[in-house]
Amino acid sequence: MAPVAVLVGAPGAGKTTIGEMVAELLGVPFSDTDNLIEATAGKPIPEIFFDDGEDAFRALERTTIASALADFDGVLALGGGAILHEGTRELLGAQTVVYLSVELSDAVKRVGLGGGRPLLAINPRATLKYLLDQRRPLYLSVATHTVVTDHRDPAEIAAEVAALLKG
Ligand SMILES: Nc1ncnc2c1ncn2[C@@H]1O[C@H](COP(=O)(O)OP(=O)(O)OP(=O)(O)O)[C@@H](O)[C@H]1O
Ligand SMILES: O=C(O)C1=C[C@@H](O)[C@@H](O)[C@H](O)C1
Ligand SMILES: [Mg+2]
Repeated sequence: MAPVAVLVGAPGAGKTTIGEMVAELLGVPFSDTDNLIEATAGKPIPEIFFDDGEDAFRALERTTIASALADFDGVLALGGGAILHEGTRELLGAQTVVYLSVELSDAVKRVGLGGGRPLLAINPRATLKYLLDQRRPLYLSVATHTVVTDHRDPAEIAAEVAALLKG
């Protein structure tokens, strides 16, 4: 078993929103590794960052993704920073990976004041600019498909992703 597709992209790209819609269009389950990590750790992501630090979070994220790639056959959304870990990028090598791209202006609007995202808790606009610049090449390096989300309605984006996966 392997996921029908793995969704990657920055915070606010719409991985969760679009992923749920794509799964419904394809009639398959949806899962989000942020939720799987919280279930495994027994605490919310901000608490994992606070108690254990980002490196520990990324290691837990990698093992969670490895299990999901082996066991789950629906649409799988990854956390926005999962691709920072080289081991996680390697795991994605054999997968269908859809990069939902978003640029700063739309990402800022969608993320607002950061809500529950520990890395965006302070100065979300500047932090998002840094994250986008740092991560863009990494998203592209794992992607088999790229779908632009700026100025587009979620239903339209989900339909494009579903068509790509069917085609
Ligand atoms: N194409 C879009 N147009 C307008 N709003 C959107 C679009 N996609 C997502 N949103 C909104 O942006 C917010 C963030 O979306 P979502 O949680 O799906 O992003 P994400 O990529 O899963 O982020 P994270 O990496 O933090 O989990 C939500 O409020 C969602 O409704
Ligand atoms: O962009 C990031 O580094 C993160 C995004 C979220 O999905 C969570 O995985 C966590 O808040 C870290
Ligand atoms: Mg999400």
